[in-house]
Amino acid sequence: MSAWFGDHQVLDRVSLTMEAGIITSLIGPSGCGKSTFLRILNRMHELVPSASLAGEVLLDGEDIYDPTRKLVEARKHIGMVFQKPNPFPAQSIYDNVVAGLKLTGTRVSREEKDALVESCLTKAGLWKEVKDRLRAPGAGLSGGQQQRLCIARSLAVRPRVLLMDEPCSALDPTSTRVIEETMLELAHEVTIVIVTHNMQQAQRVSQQCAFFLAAHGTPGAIVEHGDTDAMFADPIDPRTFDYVNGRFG
Ligand SMILES: Nc1ncnc2c1ncn2[C@@H]1O[C@H](COP(=O)(O)OP(=O)(O)OP(=O)(O)O)[C@@H](O)[C@H]1O
Repeated sequence: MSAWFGDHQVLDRVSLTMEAGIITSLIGPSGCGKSTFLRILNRMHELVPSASLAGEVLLDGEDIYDPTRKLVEARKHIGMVFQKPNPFPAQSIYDNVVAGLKLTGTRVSREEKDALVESCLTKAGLWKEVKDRLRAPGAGLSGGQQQRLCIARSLAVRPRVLLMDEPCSALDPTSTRVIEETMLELAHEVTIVIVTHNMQQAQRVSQQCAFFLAAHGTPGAIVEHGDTDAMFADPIDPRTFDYVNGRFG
């Protein structure tokens, strides 16, 4: 993928395979294009009026940018969780979880909805805490609970991929730990790609890792990618070594 905002190129021929059933983390200093890359993966980049891109995003061999494919299809298969939890504040916890069904035109019975709400909240590690107040507004939850509600909302449309853009950066260490446990449990059924500035988090949760860098005045590119343990213990590129050891960024 290459990407631009107007005539400012922010990614240059970035190519990465994010394997099914595992967690891949994207690391690198601020401004190197990690979030842009993530947004390209579920067609959010094109929402910015000046944005353009070149390349392909293949999900099981099919390009999500194929003009014959609908935008809503890509979003359904590839969910996203953002830095700041963004539940619909006035909607109930229950309605937040099923909000995506309407958007994707999925019709389900009341019983199916109830079962879906329970299973998604359980997978997101929130069911026990909210099962007795499903009709209370989403805004009444703590930040960490709201983030897990957003994960449950993403799961309700049964995505194959879940993109997470610094999902714990607004959370305390306890909530962060709960989200990380949730991610590790979910990874068996949904492929997860996470952008994180937290090197310990990248090591704790991800099996694969990609290091992005935008050298002075040049667009972002991947310096090195591969097995997370190897990249932290014995990186090939000296710039990766410096970054993972906190020498810059
Ligand atoms: N909406 C936008 N309009 C114009 N330029 C943008 C826009 N969003 C991002 N950029 C630019 O694209 C480049 C990459 O930004 P991006 O947010 O992808 O980096 P990042 O690695 O995710 O940074 P951070 O770690 O700080 O979130 C930066 O130079 C940024 O200023």
